[in-house]
Amino acid sequence: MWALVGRALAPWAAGARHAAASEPRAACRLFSAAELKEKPDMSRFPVEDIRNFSIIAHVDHGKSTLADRLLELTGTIDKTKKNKQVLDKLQVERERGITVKAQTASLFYSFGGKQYLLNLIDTPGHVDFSYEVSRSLSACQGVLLVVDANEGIQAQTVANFFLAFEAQLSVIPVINKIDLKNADPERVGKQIEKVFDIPSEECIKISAKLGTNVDSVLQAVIERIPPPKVHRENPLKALVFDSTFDQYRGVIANIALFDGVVSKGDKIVSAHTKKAYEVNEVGILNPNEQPTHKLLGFLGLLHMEVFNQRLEQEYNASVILTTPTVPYKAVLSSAKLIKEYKEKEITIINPAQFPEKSKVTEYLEPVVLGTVITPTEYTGKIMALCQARRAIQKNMTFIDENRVMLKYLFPLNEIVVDFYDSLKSLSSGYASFDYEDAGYQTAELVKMDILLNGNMVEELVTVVHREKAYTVGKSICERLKESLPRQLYEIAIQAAVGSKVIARETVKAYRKNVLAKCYGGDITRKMKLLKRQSEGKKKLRKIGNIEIPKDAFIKVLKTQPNK
Ligand SMILES: Nc1nc2c(ncn2[C@@H]2O[C@H](COP(=O)(O)OP(=O)(O)OP(=O)(O)O)[C@@H](O)[C@H]2O)c(=O)[nH]1
Repeated sequence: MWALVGRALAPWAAGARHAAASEPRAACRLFSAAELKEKPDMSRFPVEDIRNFSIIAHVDHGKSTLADRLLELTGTIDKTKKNKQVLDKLQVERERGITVKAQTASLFYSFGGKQYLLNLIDTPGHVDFSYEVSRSLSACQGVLLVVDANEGIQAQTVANFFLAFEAQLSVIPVINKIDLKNADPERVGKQIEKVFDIPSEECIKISAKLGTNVDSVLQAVIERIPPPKVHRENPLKALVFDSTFDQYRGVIANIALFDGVVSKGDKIVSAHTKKAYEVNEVGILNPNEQPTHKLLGFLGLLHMEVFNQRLEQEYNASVILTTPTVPYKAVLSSAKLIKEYKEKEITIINPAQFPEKSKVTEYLEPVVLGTVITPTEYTGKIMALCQARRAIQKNMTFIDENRVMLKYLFPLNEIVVDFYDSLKSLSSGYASFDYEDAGYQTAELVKMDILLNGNMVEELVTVVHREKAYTVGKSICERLKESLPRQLYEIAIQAAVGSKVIARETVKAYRKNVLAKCYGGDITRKMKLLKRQSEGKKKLRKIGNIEIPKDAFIKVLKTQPNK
């Protein structure tokens, strides 16, 4: 699939001046970095001197710090400016110190008397953003697999390695943070050999923070990763691996070119939508272009909060969040419904449309194969947590004398909200987690409504396993009670399955008089207080005559105890 809309910025260096199939172009001369930066005519850059690679790692193992060092070493950014995590461009990323969205940059590097173009994609490390990683990999021929010299292999190291391995990419293991007091690069090298079957001598040991041995990483990229296979003489074929919308400039697509060339003024067609577009501009990311803005449904609490924060910060939008849900399926028995949906098996994305039991032969829920890596001392507690989440143990492997890797089959709805947070808290932050799709299984599911004085709260409609309906319902009612400010009326909070109420809490009536402390006197102070109160009201959601602060929903979701 490829698509460029309006303005297209091609970050990869295989592009040239004419888009359609034209005469073969010879790769002829080398350019100085300054010359290339001024006017990069990529049609003349030899394909064999290009490397497309990504950095993958478990969260916090140092991808962004390594990316910064690579940008500095290649002169892409100025060392003296103390640039920190240049690829972490989004405000929310800098605030939270994590990478949320994959960013790209093109680096020019001289090695062995030749100039190379190294296209780097930074990737997020948090478990909630693994989809971003696979997207990035589709544009690469190789990866740097960064592993912390103290923490060693973690769940996402394993998951990311297999993504790269299945995509048949060259994997360069990099052991980072060798400057740490507790670093044990030898032990981590042995883990890499045991789990990934890569000889430990192939590991490059670095300190991204201090810059130690980082130049060996660039050399390994050139020597161990193959150049892309691009046939410039063929008709244009490119993969859009990321895109963004700029209100002044239109759509900016990040593309990996597989065949042909693309340049300003070309008419191009999306193979997916069959729509035609004109290319307004072509460029590379060296490193600054627009940060990217597209996100993939929530994959966890952090994902949800970050998304919310991005919409508010970048788009000034006000958002109402609903309970995260997973795509359930129902096999219909009702002839009327089958006629309506035109199929027997339907996927339910919105819990409000969950068909009732009498119209269904069976319900199916998505399951995932989860990997947990933990120091052995937490194994018992983690097994109990997994069992409480209806998980079935599949495997248990000791990756060295202190660490164990557990594999479980989980119902997706049991891990999507707060499993990761629970795992982190009961292992003092040491256990790591990742998961992959494993199809569907039959499940006893029910739809649960949350009512406020008899009115349904759409945001909190949820589908739960029958066994857990009471615990989940009770917990949501209790949390909602804590998050709702008292109001003029008494509020009955109820959880109901069908017409049956299974849990209830009550918020007592209360009237807040903001002027209570203003005895007579200062009218401007009174006005200020009333204004502040009315601004506060804008952040409220009204259900019936009850006003709910929007962040109450996030609080309810965040504090659900073990379901
Ligand atoms: N001591 C030491 N600390 C490092 C090194 N490399 C990175 N760090 C620190 O480790 C933390 C995480 O580094 P990042 O580069 O943000 O990690 P990341 O893998 O990009 O994390 P995400 O963006 O969340 O995926 C930061 O506090 C870095 O300063 C290193 O070589 N030595």
